[in-house]
Amino acid sequence: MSKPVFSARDVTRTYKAEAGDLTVLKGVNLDVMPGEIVGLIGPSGSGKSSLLHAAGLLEHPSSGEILFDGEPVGALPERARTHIRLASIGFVYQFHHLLPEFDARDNVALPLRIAGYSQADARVRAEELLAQLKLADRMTHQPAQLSGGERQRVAIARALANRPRLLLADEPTGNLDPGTSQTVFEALHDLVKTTGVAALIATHNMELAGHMDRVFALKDGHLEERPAESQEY
Ligand SMILES: Nc1ncnc2c1ncn2[C@@H]1O[C@H](COP(=O)(O)OP(=O)(O)OP(=O)(O)O)[C@@H](O)[C@H]1O
Repeated sequence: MSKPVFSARDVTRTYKAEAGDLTVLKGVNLDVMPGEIVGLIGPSGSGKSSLLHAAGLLEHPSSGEILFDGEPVGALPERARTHIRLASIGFVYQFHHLLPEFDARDNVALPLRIAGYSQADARVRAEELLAQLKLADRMTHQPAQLSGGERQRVAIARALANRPRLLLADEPTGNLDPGTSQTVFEALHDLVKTTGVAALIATHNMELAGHMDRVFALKDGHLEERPAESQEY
């Protein structure tokens, strides 16, 4: 049996504020398995991004533990956490954050160049991924020459370029119309299933959530599993 790529164990997150402390995560437990797409839903302000930031090792939970590949990472030196983040975690956001002066291929190749690939090898890998995302004829287009859905697929290719073990996405289709959202999600779904990356995706899009393997709602700081076809927060 494979083990979870990502686990949260009794994770809490409290923000200190002048108006009083705000606890948004209150004992969250979650495992995401290789090749699994887990949806995270909940109203605005319910703590979805807070959980993704903890999962991405961008922030420490206030208490509890994050495990990566079964190993607790909370006490690791910052350098080791950064290494895991760069080598093993891919991020996709609502806005694509592609570099405007680079074409699609070089945007995807960039993390590979940073990881030490030669330009030729990085481009080959970028072309392979872009082809998988049905963007073979858009390799040399700059972001401004791409549609919103195409840009978001380039952002997904970039997030997966390093072959991460965990993909974290915060409203990856939040900026797109329903038809384009569906296309982008299908591309992401196919890549998760072919690469075996574990995916945790925060979304307000209940239609997309219905296509994920498991869906959890954040409610009053707690995770509640929802039937995937449920249309309710
Ligand atoms: N750095 C911070 N300091 C204080 N409060 C914060 C901080 N970050 C987030 N919060 C608060 O924590 C709550 C949860 O925020 P979070 O961004 O995790 O919610 P979310 O579910 O992702 O919302 P959305 O769907 O709008 O993106 C919000 O009320 C927010 O205002």
